[in-house]
Amino acid sequence: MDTIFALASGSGTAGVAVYRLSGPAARAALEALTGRAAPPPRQAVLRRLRDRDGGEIDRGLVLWFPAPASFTGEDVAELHLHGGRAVRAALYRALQALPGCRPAEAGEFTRRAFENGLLDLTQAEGLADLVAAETEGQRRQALRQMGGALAALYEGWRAELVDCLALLESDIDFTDEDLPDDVSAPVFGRLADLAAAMRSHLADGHRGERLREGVRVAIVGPPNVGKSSLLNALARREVAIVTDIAGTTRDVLEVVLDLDGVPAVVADTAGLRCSSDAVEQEGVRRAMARATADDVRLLVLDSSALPADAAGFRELLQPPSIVVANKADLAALPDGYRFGGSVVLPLSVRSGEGIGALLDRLSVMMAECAAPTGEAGITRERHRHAVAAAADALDRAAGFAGGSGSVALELVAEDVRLAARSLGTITGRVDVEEILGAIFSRFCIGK
Ligand SMILES: Nc1nc2c(ncn2[C@@H]2O[C@H](COP(=O)(O)OP(=O)(O)OP(=O)(O)O)[C@@H](O)[C@H]2O)c(=O)[nH]1
Ligand SMILES: [K+]
Ligand SMILES: [Mg+2]
Repeated sequence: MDTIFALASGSGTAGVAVYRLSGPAARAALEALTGRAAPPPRQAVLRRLRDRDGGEIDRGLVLWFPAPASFTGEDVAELHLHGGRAVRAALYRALQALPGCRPAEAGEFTRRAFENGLLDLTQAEGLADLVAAETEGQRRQALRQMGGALAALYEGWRAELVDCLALLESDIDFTDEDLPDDVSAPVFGRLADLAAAMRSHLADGHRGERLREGVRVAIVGPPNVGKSSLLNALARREVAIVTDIAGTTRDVLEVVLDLDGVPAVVADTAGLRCSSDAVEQEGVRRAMARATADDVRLLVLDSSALPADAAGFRELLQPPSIVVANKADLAALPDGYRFGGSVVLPLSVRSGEGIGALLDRLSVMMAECAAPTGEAGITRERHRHAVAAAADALDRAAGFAGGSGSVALELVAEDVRLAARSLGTITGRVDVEEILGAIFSRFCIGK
């Protein structure tokens, strides 16, 4: 087993940079660098670090975490040196010259922690999410997952399935002796309860995934109504080009907003109209694609040029959607004005009127789409896929449960086994070698 090392803190110029070494040669490496015995476990001590030729690298705090009480479960050393590229380069040169030491690959520390049983795959993913979290909601969700909330849920279900399986198997052994039904019947009830729990866990409106990835909001509407102006106002910077020429925007432009802890990926799109310009046609095609695919539609109209009716706006009004009438500084909305059945918010990007009300409305919508529920929720397609596969297997098992004799019971047992296996792939309790690379390679180096 190699001993791996990496910068664990952010790269670039900083007061302090933290380096981590993990593996069987960590202690020897620490002692070679400092020229002294490793300090007592988990105590920071000041040491001078030198390379093989005695050249000083830097002076800093070093810590020693003997296995198994470390992040990876292996021998780990931590070096707190001065931040900066030259220090890092000198340290890496010295470490690479030591036997058995090499730079870590992305996610390798966490992978070793997983392989040593210190965390399961959902906790490892939670850790990656916490490092990447940009909003309060994301941070809380990641912390909960890292704390093992999802692992506990899935492992609990899996344990229940394994228990049912044991009962079914004992029943299979006795079927020929005509003992069965009394043992199997309660098992079928438990399996049905589990399948129902999985279905309700799946019917979460994709909240966790949305919170992790951002709720997608498409700003759409006719040309020249002020869509790009609105994007710039929301972003508080000049992201999009604004002119008085209809058809200015062609490409889809995105900004990420933090709306009460939920990230919103807000996209400005081309004004929708028939055009003979091939570039604009492509822009309109992309705008419609976003209007259809995104989580929320923000339809912008022009108060001074309201459409005669909402016919032709059906796709843009698909709920959840918000309708605003911009340029309120030019024309007031008729009393009680509604568009396609929707309440219309008056807005003026120019004067700022209505921006606050729009942000409030968006925040409410974000909370409906993605705010954390306080329960352990699915945060990745990987989880969703496996839970759905488990629920499908249990539904199949329920179909066989009506049959009689050992053959039917064997079919039930096989599906229960598949369901348990599927849940096991989420936490990594069953053999998942093929998915490990995909999961850990997305980590940053030093994690
Ligand atoms: N009076 C007034 N003019 C506005 C307001 N918002 C935007 N405008 C003007 O409306 C014109 C069009 O603005 P854009 O933001 O480019 O409109 P758009 O919907 O992105 O236009 P396309 O990308 O061409 O579809 C510009 O001249 C803006 O300055 C507003 O609240 N009041
Ligand atoms: K324009
Ligand atoms: Mg525009």
